[in-house]
Amino acid sequence: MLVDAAIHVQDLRKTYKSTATAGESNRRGLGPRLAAVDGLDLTVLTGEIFALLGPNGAGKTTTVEILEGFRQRDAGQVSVLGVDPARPTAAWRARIGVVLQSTGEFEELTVEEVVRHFSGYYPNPDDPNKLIELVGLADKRRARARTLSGGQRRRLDVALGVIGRPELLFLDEPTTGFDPQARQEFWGLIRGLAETGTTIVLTTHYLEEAEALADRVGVISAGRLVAVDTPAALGDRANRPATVRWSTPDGPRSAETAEPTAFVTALAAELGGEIPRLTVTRPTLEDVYLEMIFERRLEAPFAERLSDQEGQA
Ligand SMILES: Nc1ncnc2c1ncn2[C@@H]1O[C@H](COP(=O)(O)OP(=O)(O)OP(=O)(O)O)[C@@H](O)[C@H]1O
Repeated sequence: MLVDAAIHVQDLRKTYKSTATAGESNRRGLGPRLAAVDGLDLTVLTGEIFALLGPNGAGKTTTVEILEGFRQRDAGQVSVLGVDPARPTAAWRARIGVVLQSTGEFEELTVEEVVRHFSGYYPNPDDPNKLIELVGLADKRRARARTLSGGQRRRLDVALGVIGRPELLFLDEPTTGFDPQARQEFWGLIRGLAETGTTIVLTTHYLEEAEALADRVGVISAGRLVAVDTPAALGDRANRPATVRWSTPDGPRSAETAEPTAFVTALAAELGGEIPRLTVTRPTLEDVYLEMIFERRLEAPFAERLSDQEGQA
């Protein structure tokens, strides 16, 4: 196992009872099963921010819940902070932070009361007052949880996820529903946590969030990790042809080129100076991600994930 790996996963597998067929044997837990995680390999290094991307139903939540010790796997090797999460101990749990979607359990308590309450669960908690300030809720300290806005609520969720000073933090779609400014602020908060040495695993559907935050991104498709790289290099993005666009009196023009500098220099010489409305772009993270997912869908249709084993859900 890698010494500096916070998470190491090999050939992880998890199936569920398939709802695609509704026969009697399936109602009894027999019959076809859906391979939600289908031979997944993953390494997350200590101290990095790792973003898991993938379409709906790809297996991200199942994987993350197995890593968190909330779900049992069928097969494969898993080590999280050196421990098998299938056999979690209280000491191990205290080293891990999970930012869950709000439970709505503490609606009548104030922000300060909720954070203090959660600090009691950990052997070496952070200072609640300091943390409330860090997540930007200082002026909401005495507000009841039910009165917080969606973004403020998410900040409280993060405070609860990190009050035990976790070495490893799991964030599930942390900024869903945020306005652009709140999202930027929240990213600052996450970067700040990473700077203190916390390893962070986040799942997100926002490609710009992965680009802004992640040291590396992993793409899950049909229960497997199909690509892992830095956001800048994913899908050989940095070496893809650039698209040059400009305007002419006859309308917009564009060209794809592997040598945009030479192309633009030649074009400027041809036009005798300034190139009207010039832009030069490379494929975005979203472009290469969508291409990757589309190709995978063609290669591995959904039906192939049904297996015929028997067993319980
Ligand atoms: N408890 C369950 N019982 C049966 N099937 C399940 C269960 N949980 C998940 N699945 C199925 O397993 C597959 C993977 O689901 P999972 O929630 O892991 O995907 P995901 O990548 O997190 O999706 P999303 O982006 O929509 O959250 C899906 O087809 C889902 O319907």
